[in-house]
Amino acid sequence: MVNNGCLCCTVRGDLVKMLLELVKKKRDKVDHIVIETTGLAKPGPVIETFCSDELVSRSVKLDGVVTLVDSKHAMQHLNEVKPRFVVNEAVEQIAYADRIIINKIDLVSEAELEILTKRIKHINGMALIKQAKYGSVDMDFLHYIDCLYRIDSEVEGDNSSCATHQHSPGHEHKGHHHDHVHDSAVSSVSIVSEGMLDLDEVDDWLERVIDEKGEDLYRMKGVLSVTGYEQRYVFQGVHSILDRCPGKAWGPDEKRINKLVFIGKNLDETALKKGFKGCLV
Ligand SMILES: Nc1nc2c(ncn2[C@@H]2O[C@H](COP(=O)(O)OP(=O)(O)OP(=O)(O)O)[C@@H](O)[C@H]2O)c(=O)[nH]1
Repeated sequence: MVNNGCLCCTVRGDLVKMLLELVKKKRDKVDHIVIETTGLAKPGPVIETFCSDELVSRSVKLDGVVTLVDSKHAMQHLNEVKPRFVVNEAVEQIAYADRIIINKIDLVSEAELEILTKRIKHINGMALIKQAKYGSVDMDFLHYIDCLYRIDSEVEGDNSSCATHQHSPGHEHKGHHHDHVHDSAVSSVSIVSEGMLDLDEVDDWLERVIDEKGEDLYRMKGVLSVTGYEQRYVFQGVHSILDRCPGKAWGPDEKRINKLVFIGKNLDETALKKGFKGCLV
């Protein structure tokens, strides 16, 4: 238990200490470490710990982020309107996830479940989703997620069903002004496209995206087909942290398809797609 069980940015130091202690004392006895946060935790700082702390990133690797959704009460929390600059934790926890378990499905109707699933996919078009009763899911769904180096097939080319409804903070609604942020501004943009990319252009573009949108960019991931490379080029990022490396080689008969997902606040889909196109050879 880390400081009253609350695991957020203020106790990140404790998390680092605990992880390093585990590694030191039980290195050969531990396969996985499961970190369960409280319902109000911010996932960003926890994820960043694995990328930004040098000692931690040398010893342990983040496999993935799993979010358990209470289908009976989730909508109510997702719809909560927060004061300006206060994030909606429920929205954030869905946005950062690699796997989402929609639990307690016995307590809602098919129609409610469908609406909730749609809402979740709108926020996060990257995560794999499973429905459950009493949290019962196959362990394979939760193990070896390998979130840094894999992008899952859920990424679809046409995300028109996720048409973004975005407002700027403190926006106007038909003549009245209100001082809050709709977290429907959190959404995902996915790009699935054939074509070879120029590596220098890709690197420049991603740096630019981070410079301009880093704070609002919760997660991004991509598997790219780059000219001159037999291997996939894989990138993943959390806010302004960006990790890039070569991935698995493309098969001889495999279609080299680029897949990218950006999840964040007030994303400009048109600009992201234009930026990507600018990297095509
Ligand atoms: N009907 C139904 N009840 C469930 C299901 N999953 C959990 N529960 C019940 O819901 C109650 C609260 O459990 P959870 O919502 O899982 O509690 P929690 O928020 O994870 O609890 P903490 O982690 O201790 O904070 C318990 O009585 C569970 O038995 C489900 O799929 N269906």
